[in-house]
Amino acid sequence: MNDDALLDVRDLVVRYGDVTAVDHVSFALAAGETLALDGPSGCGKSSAALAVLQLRRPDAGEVRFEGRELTALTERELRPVRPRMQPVFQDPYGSLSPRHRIRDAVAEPLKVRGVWSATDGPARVAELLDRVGLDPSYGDRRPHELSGGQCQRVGIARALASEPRLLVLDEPVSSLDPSVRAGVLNLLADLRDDLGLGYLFICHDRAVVRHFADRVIEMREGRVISG
Ligand SMILES: Nc1ncnc2c1ncn2[C@@H]1O[C@H](COP(=O)(O)OP(=O)(O)OP(=O)(O)O)[C@@H](O)[C@H]1O
Repeated sequence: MNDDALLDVRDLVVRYGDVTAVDHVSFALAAGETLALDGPSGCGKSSAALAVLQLRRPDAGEVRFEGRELTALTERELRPVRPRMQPVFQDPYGSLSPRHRIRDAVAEPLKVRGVWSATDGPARVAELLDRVGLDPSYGDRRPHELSGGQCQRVGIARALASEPRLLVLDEPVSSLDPSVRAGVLNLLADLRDDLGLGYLFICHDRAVVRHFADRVIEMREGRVISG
């Protein structure tokens, strides 16, 4: 085990019936570092990400986050840990309720953590929108009134509202127009550097991976083949 790591994954296994999607995968990630998981469709990248987040409990292996082994924890014990490891998924609209205004979407994680107050809450939401490059007036809008890139920024603001240490970014720019990808990647790079976040970055675009990641792990058929 690497005691300095923000995240230390050992011999992770995820099975769906007879399919072994993740087959004894190990990697470690430091605060402020971006580790990319690369490989063809179906090689197990998303399954590994979900298992790291404990959104799908792994069948074997260890996931040590901030020095705590997560796989042995109960759901109740995981509750205070979950905000500190946040996912950002590919589909920016899918993770936002179409009926709710953006300000409510960003306020929700604050309310869930019990840190919402009527006096400071709205200002915190405005600050989070500003932090991701959106004018706070966007808080009045609903997701369909935003572009894909703007929606993905809202997804990132929601993740930041939980004050995470680790972001698990599963193809965060793949569904965006090439013209807006660079802006979202630059935002993510700024946040990583300013806040010292660790990124587990899933992406199959080699050019993006080369530009954005500090290290790359290459997966094939559930196994790490290089990195
Ligand atoms: N919920 C599920 N039930 C059954 N099999 C699954 C499930 N999710 C993934 N799999 C299988 O597990 C393997 C790994 O899939 P996974 O989605 O983790 O790969 P991936 O590298 O993220 O692919 P993609 O880039 O297409 O998302 C594949 O064979 C897939 O069919």
